[in-house]
Order: sequence, then C-alpha cells, then structure tokens
Amino acid sequence: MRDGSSGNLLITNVTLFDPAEGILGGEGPLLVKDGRIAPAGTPIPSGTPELDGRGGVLCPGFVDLHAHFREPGFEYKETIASGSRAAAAGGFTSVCVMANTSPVNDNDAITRAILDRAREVNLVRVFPIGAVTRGLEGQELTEMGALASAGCVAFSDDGRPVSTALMMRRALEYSRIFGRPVIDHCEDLVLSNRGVMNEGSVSAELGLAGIPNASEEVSIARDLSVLELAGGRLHVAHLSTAGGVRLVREAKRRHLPVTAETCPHYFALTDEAVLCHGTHAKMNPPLRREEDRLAVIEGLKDGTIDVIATDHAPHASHEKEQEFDRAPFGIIGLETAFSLSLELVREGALTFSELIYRLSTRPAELFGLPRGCLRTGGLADLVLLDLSGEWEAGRPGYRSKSRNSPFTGRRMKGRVAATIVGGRVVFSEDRS
Ligand SMILES: NC(=O)N[C@@H](CC(=O)O)C(=O)O
Ligand SMILES: [Zn+2]
Ligand SMILES: [Zn+2]
Repeated sequence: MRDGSSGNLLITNVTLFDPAEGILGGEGPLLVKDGRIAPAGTPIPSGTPELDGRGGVLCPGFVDLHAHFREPGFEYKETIASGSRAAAAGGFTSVCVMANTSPVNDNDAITRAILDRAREVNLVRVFPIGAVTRGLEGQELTEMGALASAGCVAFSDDGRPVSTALMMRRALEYSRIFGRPVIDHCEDLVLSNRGVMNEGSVSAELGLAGIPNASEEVSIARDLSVLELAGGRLHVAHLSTAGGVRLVREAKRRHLPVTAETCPHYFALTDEAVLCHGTHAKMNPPLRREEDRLAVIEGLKDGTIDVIATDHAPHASHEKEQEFDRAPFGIIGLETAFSLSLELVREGALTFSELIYRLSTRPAELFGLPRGCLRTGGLADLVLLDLSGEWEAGRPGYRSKSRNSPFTGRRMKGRVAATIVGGRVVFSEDRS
C-alpha cells in the first residue's frame, strides 16, 4: 500500500457503496484522478499508486459535525494534528471543530489560524465552527459575517447553551443571512444546578448531584419556540433524552427548520456505565436511562435524529483522574464512532445504508459540504471498511492525545481499514 501524493489512486478489490445508490457495480476498481472520482473506463495514468481494498466496502468518508480539537489553547489535550490523526483513524475525512478553544474562535483571525494549521497538518478537512457570542460569554453576538467569510460553517457556543431566548433569536436572525445553522448545546443551566451526572437511581446511589432530562428538554423547547419566531436553522447538538427526541420529532412534523445529532455513547451506554467507568463516563449531556437510549435509537431510525456526531472531547489524564465532581465533562470519540455505530446494524436497529447516510451523506448535506457521496467527479474523500475485522478499542493506543473513553478495552467487530482524502491515503490499518 502506498500513498498517492499526486491525488491519483487506484482502489482495487472493493465493493463500492453509496447510501443513495446502494451497492455500485460490485467489485471496484475505483480510479481517483487529481483528487476526484474518475468516470468508469478512464485510462489509468502510469505510475498511479494502488490500494488493495482486500474485499472491503468503500464508502464516502465520514463527516463529523461536532468535535473539539482544543487548539489554540489546550494543546496538552489535543492539537489539530493529533485530532486529525484520530479522525483519519476513525474514517472521518471532514471534521467540524467547536469554538471553545482559548482564545475562543469568535473572530476571523482565529478562524484563519485554525484553517492555516489544518492545511499544514494536511490530513483531514477541518471546518471551524464560529462562536455565537464573544468569548462564549453569552453577552454580545460575534461578527458572524466575518466568521462566515473566513470559513466558519456554523455557529455555536457549545460547552454552554446559547445564553438566553433573545440571544438565540438574534443568532438565528443573523446566521440566516449567511445561510449557516446555529448549533445549540441544549441545557437549562439553572435546572442542571451544577449536576454532574444523570439524575436517577444511579446518581442517588452514588450520592452525586443529578442533571434531570428536563434540563435538555426545557432548552430544546425554548429554542424551537424561538426558531418559529425568528426563522433560520437550528441544529440540536448531542441529543440524549427521550423527551428531546419527541420534541424534535414534533417540530419536524410541523416542518420547522430543525435538525439534530446524537453521539455513539448515547445509544451504546446508560448512566449505569458511571458505576464501572467513573469519570470516563462523565460527559455533558450525561448518559441517561435505558428508555432514553432506546428513544435515541428510534430517533435515528425514523430520521428525527439526522446524524451521528462524535462530540470528541479530549481531556488529559490528570484532569479525569480527579473526584467525579471535579473532573471535566467529555470523552473522546473519533476512533470508536464507526465500530460502535455498526453495532446498531448488527442488532438490526439500522440498515448499513442508514448508518452510512447518518455518518456521511446527511452531515455533509446539513452544513453544505460538497461531499458524502461516491459521484463521478466528486471529491475522493473515502473510507474503506472491513466489516468483519475484530479489534479492541484503545489497544495498543489512541491517535488522540487523550484517552478519556469508557470504551477502552471493548471488543469491536468492524473497523476502518483505510481513509482517503482527495485521493490520498491518510490512514491505513497496516501502517499504524
Ligand atoms: N461534551 C462534553 O462533555 N464536553 C465538551 C463540551 C460540550 O460538548 O458541551 C468539551 O468541550 O469538553
Ligand atoms: Zn455541548
Ligand atoms: Zn461538544
């Protein structure tokens, strides 16, 4: 296996799969020329590097609408380079990165610096998300026009909810002008009341302060009312509750311009995981009860939840190795997202096509990124999947700088064999 530095690549011995089309023409090969998918029958330029797909399935590369790369400011947790390596290993060819860095991505100079660094790293495509308010402080709107022109694909104060209903109204009104969605971390902080895990029998048993489901639901309900008033586009981040799924479902029925994401941990785990994984099962929103987990899966099935995002939130070991109350919220997710999601297919909850749609085609569509399909002439951002390959999460290590995951040691079936960005192999399992 060799890298195609020219953006030319011949991928052989693969089944091509596109969610919109299903299986395309059996066993490849697929030719990539100048970083794009070449029409069938194109003569193969001499010297084109070859990637033997070994019978794997070649799909459009995954697109993560929600990750935290921590640069600038918290490079000890993750950098754009280490985050990009983790993304590539997880099959993600595009990653949208949140604004809660230091300084915050609330002005075009920071956006440009992130893009410049991502270009130097030159692994996956990085799309910055601009802050809604300066410094994420909830007081003053950012200059969304300047952020959008610099390359921000959406706006969010993630880490925190958009501060007030009025701020949400203004954010939707302005972002609408630039055709970009507002992503909200839906949480009523007053109701959360400094809770550290889901409010329920497990928090009671552990004597930890709880965050009720209503904390998410109240906030979603607020945003939906404001959306109806202001127009624009609302994207609900990391949906975790049955009530939240119900609210988004009803809003979609009324044709409100709302979309939603969930993350693998909300359909793979419940708050019981806190008992064995401690702070590695601490994230915001918290892991919920079984009925919420099932509602999230139902939401993915019926399209209420548009996409699976990772909310990849790296934190250093010394931060996670504190008392539960004090440890920061968040877990890494880029390297385990696909294998965890594939469990839904194996359980019969989603079809393989639905899964790839929610990891690739649909997220690309939501943020207007021209990828997520295997169209002739389209960008050759691809992932090669080995559906039967078995592995153990986090062994021998993660590409991420951090290792805060409750999934470490979990036996997984189905893995990313290679990741290709613009015809260049940026990850391959036998070179790891
Ligand atoms: N999800 C988390 O638990 N943590 C995120 C913030 C966020 O996504 O709200 C982080 O930045 O660490
Ligand atoms: Zn959040
Ligand atoms: Zn987040």
